[in-house]
Amino acid sequence: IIAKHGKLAPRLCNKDPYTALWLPTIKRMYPNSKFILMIRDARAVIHSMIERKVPVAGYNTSNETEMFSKWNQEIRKMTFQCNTSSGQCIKVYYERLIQKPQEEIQRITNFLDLPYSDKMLKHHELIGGEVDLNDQEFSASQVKKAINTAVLTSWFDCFSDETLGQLDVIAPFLRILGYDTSTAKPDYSVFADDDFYQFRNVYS
Ligand SMILES: Nc1ncnc2c1ncn2[C@@H]1O[C@H](COP(=O)(O)OS(=O)(=O)O)[C@@H](OP(=O)(O)O)[C@H]1O
Repeated sequence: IIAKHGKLAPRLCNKDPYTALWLPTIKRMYPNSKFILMIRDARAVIHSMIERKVPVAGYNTSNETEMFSKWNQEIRKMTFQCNTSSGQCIKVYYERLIQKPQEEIQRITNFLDLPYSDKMLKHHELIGGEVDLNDQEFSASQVKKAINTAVLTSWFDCFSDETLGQLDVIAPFLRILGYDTSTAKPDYSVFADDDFYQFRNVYS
């Protein structure tokens, strides 16, 4: 998969959530590999798959409840794989990344042992030059924009009260990961708090 993503390079990167299900195998093949598990509110993830018609294996977009339940199954396995890859995997919360981009990108570069550059905050200005985008990526049109918080709440008012009301049962990992499931309009500013990492539990 990685071979056909681009030219040979000192560091090979692969952006695909399902990579997280194969960590033991990839770690055996590439002992120096590092992993970033990107976590996002399942309500936004599922809204995104439905709205943008992104085909993701195993998700039936005509059944929301089934999608939440599938997300729960997958994220549970991914979190387990990340937690048992001591030193080789970090979790990055989308809601924090876009609200505190500098802090989070520095956290990522520290983890990767790479130098931080302010240019990383301005990737959109470098597209076509230092940054090469693959237009076949589903998200290429959004990645062209500056880091922004516009889509944080795009899922608001898109799910039925019935679906939202049963999330703790069908997708309990959402709450375990620190998302407020008690309201249809959660306040994401808590993800930008300075003490955010102090209150993450073993799963999150
Ligand atoms: N620059 C910038 N700032 C803020 N947010 C951004 C940015 N670039 C991408 N995005 C959002 O990331 C979502 C796409 O994620 P993925 O690339 O993992 O999805 S996919 O590969 O297209 O399935 C997608 O979320 P949704 O809009 O909810 O679908 C994008 O809006």
